[in-house]
Amino acid sequence: MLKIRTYNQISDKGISRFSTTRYQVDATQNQADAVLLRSHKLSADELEDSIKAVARAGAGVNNVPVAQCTERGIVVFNTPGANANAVKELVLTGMLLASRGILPGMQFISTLAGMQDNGELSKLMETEKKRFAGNELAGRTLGIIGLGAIGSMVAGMAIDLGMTVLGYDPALSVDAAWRLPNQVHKIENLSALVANSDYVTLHLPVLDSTRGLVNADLVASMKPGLCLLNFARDEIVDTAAVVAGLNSGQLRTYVSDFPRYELIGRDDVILMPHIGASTAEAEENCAVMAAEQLKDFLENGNIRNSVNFPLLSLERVSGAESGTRLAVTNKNVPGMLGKILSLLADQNINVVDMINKSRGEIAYNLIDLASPPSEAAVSAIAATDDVIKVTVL
Ligand SMILES: NC(=O)C1=CN([C@@H]2O[C@H](COP(=O)(O)OP(=O)(O)OC[C@H]3O[C@@H](n4cnc5c(N)ncnc54)[C@H](O)[C@@H]3O)[C@@H](O)[C@H]2O)C=CC1
Ligand SMILES: O=C(O)CCC(=O)C(=O)O
Repeated sequence: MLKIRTYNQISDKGISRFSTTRYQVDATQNQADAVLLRSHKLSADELEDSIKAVARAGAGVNNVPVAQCTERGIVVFNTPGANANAVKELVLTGMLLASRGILPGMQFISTLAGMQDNGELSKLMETEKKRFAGNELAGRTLGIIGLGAIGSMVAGMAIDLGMTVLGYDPALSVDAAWRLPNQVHKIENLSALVANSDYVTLHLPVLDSTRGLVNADLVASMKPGLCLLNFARDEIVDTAAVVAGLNSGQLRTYVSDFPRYELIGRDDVILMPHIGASTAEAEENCAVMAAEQLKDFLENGNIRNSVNFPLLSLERVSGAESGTRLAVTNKNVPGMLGKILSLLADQNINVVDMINKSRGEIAYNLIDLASPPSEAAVSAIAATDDVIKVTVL
């Protein structure tokens, strides 16, 4: 039996991908083969030696100790794009709430509970509605910081709404560039993007290089009266700089999925309880994608959408030769493959297929063998200097 320990509420659509004859999946599993989670802040102490993979049903992996996982040969997966549409729709909601008198108008109406004359009520609406007028999004400029799965969808939506879109992403992948609508104006300089935008939305990961990206200097460069939307992560924004920007009028509104106590109760701040990905559809998409990736890894050693291991896949040989597969993780240093193969040759074990790829300091190999390796052969490989993990599949 393969064991998967879950944290958080993971959609049943994902959990049901694991057959009950082969997997035990729930929050109580100890000595598990893998961990499946959403936003639980995982500490390295929670990763027993049996763990081979951590799957994040979501995009951000800042709640996973990725560096320690890499050192220990634990593959970390995420589910890029699976919740992007949910976030995109909430960005639109945020822009509309920040631009029209929806929230104060609703609050005003709730003070009228008890009025019993609809004629009076209608008259009151017509005299008071001027207090809740706003502006349209069409014709305004949206600056997008981070043009990946979410940023590109937000860009397409804003273009459809008649907005001009400026985009900034110094790390844009080739795939992401292909997905981007060609009307997006690529801006190389962050200050220029914020100086020319009416709305700026953040869609980048929190990394050492992006922590505090929105700081006092960037707020000072913003077009006065700008609306900032943060559906990325709180650490990317310096809260004190935002408060100062709101107080000075440099910022008109701050919309955030990450409440901070300094921001609660302000009329110029709209806070949501980290619900960017909280739709039934996104939760299902993420859970299914995470489950499929985890299964393919635990059963075949294949890796899709990892943030610390290379993308790698090897078809299983069918029929009598289906044999045994070894998954070997080692430090990315010269001569490792030769050492592993010669240990197998010493045991008279024939290799029928193999693949090897590296990423940063890690190399990962799938080696299909014509006959099962002895325990001694597996132990000899595991004991080789710079080998990190060996799994027989
Ligand atoms: N509020 C919520 O519930 C959710 C929040 N998120 C957050 O949104 C982030 C983005 O998600 P996706 O678009 O799915 O990820 P993604 O990986 O598809 O896109 C991120 C983009 O940010 C870019 N980037 C990296 N460093 C940058 C920098 N210094 N300046 C500008 N761009 C930079 C990357 O090149 C990439 O194109 C996630 O990392 C997560 O923190 C994601 C999903 C739900
Ligand atoms: O699982 C969630 O609701 C968190 C979504 C999120 O922040 C992410 O995918 O990065």
